[in-house]
Amino acid sequence: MSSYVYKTTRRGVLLAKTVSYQVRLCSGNFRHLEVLKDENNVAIVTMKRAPVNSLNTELLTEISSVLTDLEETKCSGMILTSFSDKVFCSGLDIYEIFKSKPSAIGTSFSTLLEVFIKLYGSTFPTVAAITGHAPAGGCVLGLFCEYRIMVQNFKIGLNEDQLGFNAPSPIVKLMINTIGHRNAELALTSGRLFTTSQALQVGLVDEIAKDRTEAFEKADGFLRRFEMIPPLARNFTKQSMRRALLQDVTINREKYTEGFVSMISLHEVQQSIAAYLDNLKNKKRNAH
Ligand SMILES: CC/C=C\C/C=C\C/C=C\CC/C=C/CC(=O)SCCNC(=O)CCNC(=O)[C@H](O)C(C)(C)COP(=O)(O)OP(=O)(O)OC[C@H]1O[C@@H](n2cnc3c(N)ncnc32)[C@H](O)[C@@H]1OP(=O)(O)O
Repeated sequence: MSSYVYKTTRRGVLLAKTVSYQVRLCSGNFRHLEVLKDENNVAIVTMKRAPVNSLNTELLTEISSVLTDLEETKCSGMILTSFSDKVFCSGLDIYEIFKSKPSAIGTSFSTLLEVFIKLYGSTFPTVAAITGHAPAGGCVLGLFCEYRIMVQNFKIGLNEDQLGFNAPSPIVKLMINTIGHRNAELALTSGRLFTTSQALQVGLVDEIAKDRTEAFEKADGFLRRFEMIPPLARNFTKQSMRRALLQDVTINREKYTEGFVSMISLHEVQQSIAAYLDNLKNKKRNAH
C-alpha cells in the first residue's frame, strides 16, 4: 500500500533528529516531501520544495497522496512543517498560475481543494509547525490544520487582494471561523500579513515558538493532549464542526475551480500578478 519507507523511532529522538537535520531519516518516492513516522504512528510531513515551498501541482499532489496514505495506515497525528527556517510555504506557485493555460491553473487549484478535503477533514489530529513566512496559500495550508504553532518574527496572512484577486468564499469562511468576522473582513480586504505576535493576538495562530525546536516540542504537546481521548469520539466532534465547509467544497469543487480559473485568467488580474512579480524581483534586487 505505502510506496515509501517510514523510519520508526521514538518520537523524541525523531523530533530531535528532524530539528537538527543531521540525519536523513526517510527515503521514498517523493520529490518535494519527507515523511517520517514514529512508533506511535505520528507522522512528520516536511515540505522541501526549495527555495520557498511554493505549491505547484506536483507538491500538492504529493501532499494529497501522503494524506491518503496516512488515513489508510490509521495515523494517530500529523505535524506539517517546512525544511526552511525562513519560509513555511510561499503559497501557490505564482509562475504556475501566471500566463498558464486555464487547464493547468484548474488542475493546480482543484488539487489544492483535494488537499483541503483530505487535510481539513482528516480523522487524525493535525498541527502546523510554521517555521517561517506563510503568505496566501501558505496561510491557507496552515488553516487546514487544527492547530498552528509559529516561530516568532515572520509573517502570515491572506494577501490575495494584493495580487489583484480575491480569496474564494470557502477561504473567507475558514478565516471567519478562525479569527472572527470583523478581524477577517479587515484582514482580507487589505490583504494584510500579520507578524507572528499579531497573528497570535487575533487567533490566526495558537502558539508562538522561539525557534524550530520549540515549535516541534509544542506541536508534540498538542498531539499528546489527545492520548487519553477516544479517537472515535474526537473524530466525530471534529467532523461535526467541519462538516458544512467540507460538504460545500466537496459538492462545489468544480464550480470553485472554474471560478478561480476565470478570475485568474482575467487580463487585469494577469496584469496585477505581473506587477506583483516585478515588485518581488525589485525587492530582491534592492536587498542586494
Ligand atoms: C475552506 C477552504 C476551502 C477551499 C478553498 C481552497 C483553496 C483556497 C483557494 C485559494 C486560496 C489560496 C490562493 C492563494 C494564492 C496564492 O497563494 S498566490 C501566491 C502568493 N504568495 C505570495 O504573495 C508570496 C510571495 N513571496 C514572498 O513574499 C517572498 O518570496 C517570501 C516572503 C515567501 C520569501 O522571501 P525571501 O526569503 O526573501 O525569498 P525571495 O522573495 O527572494 O524568493 C525566493 C525565490 O522564490 C520565488 N518565489 C517566492 N514566492 C513564490 C511563489 N509563491 N511562487 C513561485 N515562486 C516564488 C521568488 O521569485 C524567488 O525566485 P528567484 O530566486 O528570483 O528565481
